[in-house]
Amino acid sequence: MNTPVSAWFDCSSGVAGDMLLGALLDAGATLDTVGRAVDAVAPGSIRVRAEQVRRCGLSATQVHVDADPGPPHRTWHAIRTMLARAALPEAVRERAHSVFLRLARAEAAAHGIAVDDVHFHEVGALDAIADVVGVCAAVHELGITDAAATPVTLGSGRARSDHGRIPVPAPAVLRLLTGSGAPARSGGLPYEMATPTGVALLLTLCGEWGGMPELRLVATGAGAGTRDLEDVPNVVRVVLGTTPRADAPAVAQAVVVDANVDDLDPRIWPQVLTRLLEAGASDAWLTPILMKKGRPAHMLSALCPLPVLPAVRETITAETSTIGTREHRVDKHELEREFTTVAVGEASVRVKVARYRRRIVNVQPEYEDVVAAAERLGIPVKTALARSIAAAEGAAENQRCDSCGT
Ligand SMILES: O=C([S-])c1cc(C(=O)S)c[n+]([C@@H]2O[C@H](COP(=O)(O)O)[C@@H](O)[C@H]2O)c1
Ligand code: NI
Repeated sequence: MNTPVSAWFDCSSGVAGDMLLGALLDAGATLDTVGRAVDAVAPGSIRVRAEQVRRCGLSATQVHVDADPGPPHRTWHAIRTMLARAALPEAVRERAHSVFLRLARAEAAAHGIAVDDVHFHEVGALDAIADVVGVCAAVHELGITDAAATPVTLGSGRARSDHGRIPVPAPAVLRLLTGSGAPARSGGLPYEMATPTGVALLLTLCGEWGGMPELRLVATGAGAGTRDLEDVPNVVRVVLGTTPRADAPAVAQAVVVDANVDDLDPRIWPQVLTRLLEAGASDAWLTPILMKKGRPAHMLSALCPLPVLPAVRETITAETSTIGTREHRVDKHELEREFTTVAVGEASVRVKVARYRRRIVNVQPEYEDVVAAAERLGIPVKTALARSIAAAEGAAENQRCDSCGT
């Protein structure tokens, strides 16, 4: 595993999805990686370009997205499906999913509808998919494991949208920020400085808010917004660096969030675990415990990367009856892993391949794909599983590792 990299975003001039993507490209992420990830989600429909521009005399990268005309609306379900089907590194898929889930929840709250009834308009268009997936791919490529940001400048006035000339801060932006712990301010300028997509990305990536933390700088970049304002450079800046601690061990920092619960209807637990995974937790589980007064209860635990900690806290608070959590930082030793797909008869099965020191040590077909293959082929699940493992082991030996090239 490479040295973990910390990022700090300067959003004192606002934030938008394309500005974040521009900043990460300016700091060293490649258009090739971004383009491939975006193409995996919406094949053949989006092209991402980068242009070097000036904002108030400062050099910055502006991102342009050329997208084929798509359907005017995309449901949250449609976007979820596009992400689920895409051949993406798992971390990129999970993070992009969390961003869109946040947007869906904010839209649902702003319009007073159920999350599953949300139809994205501007934010579901292909350029927003490019921004979200592009940023998540760039973060992955740069090896960013944790991020912080300044308070977000929101702007004021009115902005054009499918709902007419909506007030700034946009309703979805206010919903996104509510309860997130992220500080925000108007900043006084009469423009929309922070868009829903930009804020959703920032909240998903960042676990800390404030001035630049102590870092050994390795790169910096600036991403341009569309307008060139008179007094303020309309850019998001990113600073990448390592911390003294991160330089030493080849491990990732993560947090385990625990809560003891004795009064939740037990039928709800499976949904709680699902929601935590959707929020970006890498794992979520229950341990049966005996609590005070001899009450049978459960300890809920969620393991999560630092950037998704606020979303995980929020999910535990919203979905369970707990009135508090315990959190402890842990070192996470993670094997390199990637997905490949094997054919089992007419069906396709995704397979997770894990390596230790570049040697394949585990090959595991995705169980849901195995069940789907069994149904499609009309064979027992145990037979589909055996055939998937055999196909996967055969393929694994010939497979190239995407991340290390061996
Ligand atoms: O598309 C919808 S439903 C939409 C909702 C809202 C709400 O606040 S509700 C706001 N907007 C505006 O559309 C653009 C999209 O910006 P992104 O960068 O997030 O794609 C922006 O001006 C929003 O304020 C759209
Ligand atoms: Ni809306």
